[in-house]
Amino acid sequence: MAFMAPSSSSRPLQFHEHASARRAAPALLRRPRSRWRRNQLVCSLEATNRQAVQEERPAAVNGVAGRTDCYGVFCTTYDLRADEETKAWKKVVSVAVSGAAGMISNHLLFKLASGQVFGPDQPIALKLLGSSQRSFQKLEGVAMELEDSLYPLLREVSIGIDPYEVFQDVEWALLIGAKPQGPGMERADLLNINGQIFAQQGKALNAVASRNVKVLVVGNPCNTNALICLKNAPEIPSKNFHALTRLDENRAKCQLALKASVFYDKISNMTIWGNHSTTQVPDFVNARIDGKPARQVIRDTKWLHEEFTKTVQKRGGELIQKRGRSSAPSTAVSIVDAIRSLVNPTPEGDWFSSGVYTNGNPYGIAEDIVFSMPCRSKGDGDYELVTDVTIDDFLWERIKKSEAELLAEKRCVGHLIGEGEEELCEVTEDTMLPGEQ
Ligand SMILES: NC(=O)C1=CN([C@@H]2O[C@H](COP(=O)(O)OP(=O)(O)OC[C@H]3O[C@@H](n4cnc5c(N)ncnc54)[C@H](OP(=O)(O)O)[C@@H]3O)[C@@H](O)[C@H]2O)C=CC1
Ligand SMILES: O=C([O-])CC(=O)C(=O)O
Repeated sequence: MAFMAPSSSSRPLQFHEHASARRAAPALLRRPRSRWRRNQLVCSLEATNRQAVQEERPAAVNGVAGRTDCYGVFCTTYDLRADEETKAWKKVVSVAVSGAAGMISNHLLFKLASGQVFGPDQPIALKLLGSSQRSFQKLEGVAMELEDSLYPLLREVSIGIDPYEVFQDVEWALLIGAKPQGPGMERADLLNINGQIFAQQGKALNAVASRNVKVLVVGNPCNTNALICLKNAPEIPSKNFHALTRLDENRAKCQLALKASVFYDKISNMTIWGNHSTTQVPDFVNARIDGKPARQVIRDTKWLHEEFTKTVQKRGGELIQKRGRSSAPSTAVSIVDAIRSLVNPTPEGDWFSSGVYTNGNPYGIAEDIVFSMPCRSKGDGDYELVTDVTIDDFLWERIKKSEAELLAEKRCVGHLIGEGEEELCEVTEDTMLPGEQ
């Protein structure tokens, strides 16, 4: 049954606390909740709304149809007299966000709800995933802030800690939640702990998400987490999985703009190759400044080879040293950019970077890993790899190093992707997040 989008002044929002979240410390893997119950809730809202329209008065029903699982304004419906206006609106897009009580989400959720990401005529349902009973209260706080923001496009907010419930039918999954690398924690431990999260979430997406769900992995180490996720979701096209390297692209653009004394919007064709780590390769060979090859504008080859590359690779770490925590607002902005690049056509001649599955890549990069490469999109959520790029010896040597690093990470998580044992893990010293130094 379709959900009728109401007008901006009358929002029958739903706020579901997934029932499982109220029970004490539930097992994370649980049978998916039946769709019937959700449909029943939607139906009851629609029935109430129709009645309100007929009687030409605000319905303002609290605890719709005896529901006990809604919260504040999300339980309340108002009249739908401006129903006509909403006929032009699109079908609600359903977006899951994990780590929804974390710092990045703190910025991102409000951009999503405001229409900045999917557009001003695109209603949205947000499904917020936390990791434990403890974080559930924080998610309630997040939902309260969303509620107080009165976003006309925000149609539904659900919170829960079971990915099999939260991911039900989602069309986008923004996987941000991950454990930070604690003091004394080995890289292999981080890969294992976070890898387990992404294996479980991959399985859940496979079981209950839309068959064409687009997945953006942000939680680190994001390339390998994305690989784990896609390997655990065999029924979803591998091409639909991305690891976020857009923050690195934005950082690289900023550095070129500073050096060339131009505004950022003059920088185009910026590729980040490889891993979201200190082996990533920001590509000044193909980048353009005001339409010209970057090397024609910036003649300082030593700067390009040494300083530019190192600055971008280590930008995250420098920021952590100064701020005392990893980038959150700029990461949220880069997530917005990454999604917008997939739902809007790429400007003619330009491209964007994303960590994507390497099978069938035209560059000779090892298959079966997630590697940042240049992409173009028609705006349909899909992308194609760009073929007209030059890879010189400088780039290739570094691309191979990042590739070797990702292959080593992959060996560490063999047990999570059905390919071997954990003991094979031998990560190199180079394997560091941008935030580690
Ligand atoms: N790719 C990139 O460019 C960047 C990636 N990152 C990475 O993004 C991740 C998040 O960063 P940030 O928001 O600052 O971190 P925070 O520590 O602020 O938030 C992380 C959130 O994840 C939650 N979480 C942990 N495990 C799970 C799980 N299994 N399912 C759902 N939620 C979970 C935590 O909640 P709880 O209280 O429940 O544990 C917490 O709210 C980190 O891995 C970071 O390294 C950061 C910057 C850039
Ligand atoms: O290491 C981190 O969590 C931060 C990070 O990825 C970045 O700033 O690029």
